[in-house]
Amino acid sequence: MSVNISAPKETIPTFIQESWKRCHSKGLQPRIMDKENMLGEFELAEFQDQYAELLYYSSPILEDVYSSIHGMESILLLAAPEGYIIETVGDPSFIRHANNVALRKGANWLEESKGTNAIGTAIVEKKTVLIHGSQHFYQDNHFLTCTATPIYHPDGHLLGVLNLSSHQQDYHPFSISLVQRVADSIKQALLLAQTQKREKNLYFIYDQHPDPLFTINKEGNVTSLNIAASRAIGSLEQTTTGQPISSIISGLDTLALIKGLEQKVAIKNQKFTAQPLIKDTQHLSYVTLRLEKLKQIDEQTNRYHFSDIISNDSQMNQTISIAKRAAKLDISLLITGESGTGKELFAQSIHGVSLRRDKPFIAINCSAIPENLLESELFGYEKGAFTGANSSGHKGKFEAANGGTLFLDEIGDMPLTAQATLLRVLQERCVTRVGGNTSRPIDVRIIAATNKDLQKEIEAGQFRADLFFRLNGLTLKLPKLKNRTDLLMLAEHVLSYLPYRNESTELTEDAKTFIFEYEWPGNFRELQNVLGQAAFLANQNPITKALLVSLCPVSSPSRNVEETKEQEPTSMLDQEIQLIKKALERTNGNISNAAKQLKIGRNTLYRKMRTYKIMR
Ligand SMILES: Nc1ncnc2c1ncn2[C@@H]1O[C@H](COP(=O)(O)OP(=O)(O)OP(=O)(O)O)[C@@H](O)[C@H]1O
Repeated sequence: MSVNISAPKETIPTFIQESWKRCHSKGLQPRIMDKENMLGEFELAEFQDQYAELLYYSSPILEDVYSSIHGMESILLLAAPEGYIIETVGDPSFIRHANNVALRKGANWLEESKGTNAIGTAIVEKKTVLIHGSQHFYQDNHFLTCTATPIYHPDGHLLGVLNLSSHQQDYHPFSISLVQRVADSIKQALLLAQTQKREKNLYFIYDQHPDPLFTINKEGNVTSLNIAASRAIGSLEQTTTGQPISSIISGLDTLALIKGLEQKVAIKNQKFTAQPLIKDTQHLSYVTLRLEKLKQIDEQTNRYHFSDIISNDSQMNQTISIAKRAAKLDISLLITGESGTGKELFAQSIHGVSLRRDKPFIAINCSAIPENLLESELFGYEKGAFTGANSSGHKGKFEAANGGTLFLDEIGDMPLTAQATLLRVLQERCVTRVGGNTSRPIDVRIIAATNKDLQKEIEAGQFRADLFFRLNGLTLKLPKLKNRTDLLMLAEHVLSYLPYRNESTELTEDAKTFIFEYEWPGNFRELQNVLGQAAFLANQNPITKALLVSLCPVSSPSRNVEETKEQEPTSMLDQEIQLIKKALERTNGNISNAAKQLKIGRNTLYRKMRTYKIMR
């Protein structure tokens, strides 16, 4: 950084002369410091709120520096870009002198208010300045020697100004490098925090995105990919980064993509639309590309195989071996189990080894389709069957699955009218499109799944008993994750497949205990999600129980016990501190989310954290 310095007693440097001229032109008079531009207590608090993030990261640095210069009769000041002093640390005896000239919190030290001075002149000059003794415009300030440096964000905006002041006879040449170094540390701390926050947010959006995402550089080589992309191409990030995208996605025209054009591509026989999602428009240094699976139902293929089912649990192993045997028989199957226990995984695996494995596997989630559209989705419709219908008609899932397997997920949520039609189709082995009268023969194996107790639904009149018997050639019951004896092995397995895992990504003992104790209402899917986030947030450190607790959305008995053990707050202040700590714990230190939960502004939260010395 360039510096405007004048060794004391030298002739008056030009930048000081320029500053004096500015002061004169604004009508300031050296003997009369009449502009007391000072914030009131309340205004100062508001101002500090506005710069809470700057204060949060600079306060510990200032305290630290002060501990090594204390006793040197000086004061360190941090001013906001508007020139108001928002933080001070210094020797009490010098602070008293500084107070006499309003060198204290709340005072404005722009040149307009205080004439030529280090803070104000550094803002004008945009560089480090040293203003010594009588170089100050106002006579009252001649006893001071001050060095100030502006702190700039890389995007060019001014973050604040750091200033060191002492008696002019105590001037020391080290003040310039000291101020610059401290300012640099503050800038680095702020930028690091902002980058981490941005990366964390970006990462979550990126990695948790359900569609495959690849980021490529302008040479067309992969720089990163998300979990869905890893799964789609069947290889890990480490082996893919650096490779040309065109060698991974056949048919992809990289140049067209960079220009923003969509195109159809294929990976392992699956067809996708490739679209540029985000790009660095300024430098064209990267493009993030999203692959959206083509929706045509007859192009769906099954993805999972029995080898994808991880198990070391005797009940699960038994179910797997029954499923393998049942796969060869062409009977209907009913798979029951809570959400996320692997019902679809089983259905696809069964299809993959069945006699129908070369034919389509078509899945439909009966609860995800509006009641009035379910029949047309399943059985198709003729042209003009209803308002909004495709003018050329549409074949339904049954026809699309012809020869193969139709997976009816969440069958327990199927409306009774659709149940009646489904039963008829299964009995007659023919399907008639909605609005049509031609009956088309179909040959489909049905695998149905539900997380409901169908017996109870039958008793409640919500499910047809005759349909239940049709579907239930054999029932496969999948255990809840919590009841599985191989939970820890599953957790290790999930961790081992994370693309950003390293050797330190391991579970602490209390994290393992937590995994055993937690309910896992979302079963395997929740385990994958929680561990995926935990491994990332642990940032190459072991995964602790506290981290897992903060990521599990549902309270578990183990956590409730712990919460009740916590000490009751005894004062309003304690209560506030506890609320803040809990919000930070729940949000894993995310200031925006914690502030939202607490219904206060981010800056207020920063200020409170600083006041109560609460770490993120
Ligand atoms: N034993 C297992 N081994 C490996 N992966 C599993 C296992 N069980 C479940 N999964 C994974 O968990 C996720 C959820 O599985 P799946 O979709 O088959 O569950 P589901 O019971 O059909 O859920 P839902 O009822 O919510 O549709 C998938 O990513 C699947 O690969």
